[in-house]
Amino acid sequence: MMARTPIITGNWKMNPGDMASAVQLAADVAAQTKGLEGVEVGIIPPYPFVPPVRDALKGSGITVGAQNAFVEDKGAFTGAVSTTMLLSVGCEYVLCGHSERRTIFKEDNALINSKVLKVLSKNMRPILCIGESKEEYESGLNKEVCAVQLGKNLAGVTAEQMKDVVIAYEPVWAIGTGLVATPEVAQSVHAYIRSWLAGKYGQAVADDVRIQYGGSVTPESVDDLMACPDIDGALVGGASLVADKFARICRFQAV
Ligand SMILES: O=C(CO)COP(=O)(O)O
Repeated sequence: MMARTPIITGNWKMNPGDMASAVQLAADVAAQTKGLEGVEVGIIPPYPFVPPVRDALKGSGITVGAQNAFVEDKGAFTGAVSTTMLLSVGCEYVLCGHSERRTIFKEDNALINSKVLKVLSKNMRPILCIGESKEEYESGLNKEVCAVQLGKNLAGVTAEQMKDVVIAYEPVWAIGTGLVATPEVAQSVHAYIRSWLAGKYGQAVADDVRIQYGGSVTPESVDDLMACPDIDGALVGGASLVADKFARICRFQAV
């Protein structure tokens, strides 16, 4: 097994409110993570801010990604943005299946699967987000829900392609609520996800896939989460909008 390089990414969602603030935030994150080694750090801004954020990060080693993509390359698809366009402005990865896309924008598993395949076909990396709702969690269905999403969202993805896939386990009840999953709960689902991947792709492939945790990650919670053997990174929402919080998360101290 290769050592899995931790990956910390900030999903800015529909924030901050204007380009000047976005550029400032990116520059502050770059300054405050300077010299950090052994961790892949990424920022995922709203579409219009991708090029200026990319420029503000130049030389920092921090990569940029996109929050979504459409499955066609170009044409009459008002409001949509293609993977080709994202590639041309320097995006290295694309979030697929974020719970806000699933619930607010009604994206179903089949569409998310098409997006994963499309992103991979452009040699970009999908960060596939999965996770259960509060009701499903309370009914003890978290692993079953993840299994269904993995099966449907990874349909047609080969073992070879899995080296470019990052999975983000984001329990919906933990997103934006301050209710971070305990390290025990998160680790047990991450271990389950890896065993599911081993069942489909073999243990060697599963051992190399990075699995991020997302949902109310803060400087206070990150160290214990990152100390878990199957937690390989964090997908950070709210705390990624505050440069010193995000930088501290990137400088996690797993013991
Ligand atoms: O949805 C998330 C990241 O994609 C998590 O958001 P919060 O960190 O704000 O809970």
